[in-house]
Amino acid sequence: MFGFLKKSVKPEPAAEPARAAEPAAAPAAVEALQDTAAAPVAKRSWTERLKAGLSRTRQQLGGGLASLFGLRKIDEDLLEELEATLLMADCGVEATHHLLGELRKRWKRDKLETADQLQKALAEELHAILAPLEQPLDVSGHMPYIIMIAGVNGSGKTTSIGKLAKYFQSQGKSVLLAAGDTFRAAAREQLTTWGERNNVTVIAQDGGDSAAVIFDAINAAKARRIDVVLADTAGRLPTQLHLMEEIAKVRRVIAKADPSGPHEVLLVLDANIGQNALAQVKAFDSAIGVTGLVVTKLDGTAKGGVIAAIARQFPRPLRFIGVGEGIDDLQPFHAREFVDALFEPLPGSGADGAA
Ligand SMILES: Nc1nc2c(ncn2[C@@H]2O[C@H](COP(=O)(O)OP(=O)(O)OP(=O)(O)O)[C@@H](O)[C@H]2O)c(=O)[nH]1
Repeated sequence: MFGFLKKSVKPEPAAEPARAAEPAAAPAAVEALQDTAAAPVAKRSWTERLKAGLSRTRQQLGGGLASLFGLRKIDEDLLEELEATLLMADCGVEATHHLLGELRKRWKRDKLETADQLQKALAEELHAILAPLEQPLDVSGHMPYIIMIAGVNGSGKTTSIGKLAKYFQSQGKSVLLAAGDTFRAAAREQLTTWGERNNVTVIAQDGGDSAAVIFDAINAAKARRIDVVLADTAGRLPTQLHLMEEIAKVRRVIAKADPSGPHEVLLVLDANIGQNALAQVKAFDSAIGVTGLVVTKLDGTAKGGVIAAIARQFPRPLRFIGVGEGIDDLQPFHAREFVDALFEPLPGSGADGAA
């Protein structure tokens, strides 16, 4: 009876370490951003990459019910197994209880009978939770539109900046990068190298403090009539209070350079960290006022449910999600697309679509 659950607890291959960006890894990160176009495999669409990237979470959440239970009747055992599955996928206690509560109501009200039907209802309820997070970033209101990027070490800030620069360029916007991670020399080099290769201006300084670099970058962007400034900051843990104070200062200095800014404070979260993401959102929010989230590395985890936990417990607009290291692997979050990628039948599974 608990075969599904056993499958859920089967140890995953070791999760990628949270701090993957040691100095030696930085050039590789630049290469990763560069090499997508030259990759030997045929270029897949975003939907295909999203599905492939979410495959672990999908096995956990989506593939399970329909393929393993099929026409099994809904009963309390099944709901208990579903509860465990949602918790394992890091939906968190609050979102899990909410989802279970809604599913119980629908079980009775809509006279659901089989696990397949329950899975469809789950997809709908998950969509209802996630839809409010879908608030694409509109950078048209200010010039320059100043985006401050924050997060813990190795969450994917610097590489996300490269991807975002490409994304905004593809929308016809000019972009300037502020190498505000003055702590890790390799991060500055990573951005500078990337900027040179892609014709994007990077404002960097040897040494100096983060606030000063970003202040200069904003003034340079104003002088050059740049549309978007992406300001990198050094990684830090919420427990490093002096560093949290330092990033609060960076924010204040941005407001000195442009009283209307920063226009967006993006927190980059590594999806592998699961429920820790909530603590990070809270801590960074109280230090710098988080206005949007980027969730990276959804491809490396079975814990994509953390987005549901965030949506229920600490909702912030989820601007972008990342499912790989390639330059196009970071895209705006669309709740429907995300849920479809989790629940649509795997090719050849013969299971019904659920969303
Ligand atoms: N698989 C995968 N890897 C990613 C994704 N986003 C970023 N990475 C990788 O994560 C590693 C760390 O990324 P960085 O951008 O250097 O992280 P950072 O937050 O700037 O790191 P610090 O400067 O140390 O704070 C790099 O190897 C990236 O290629 C993603 O969506 N999927």
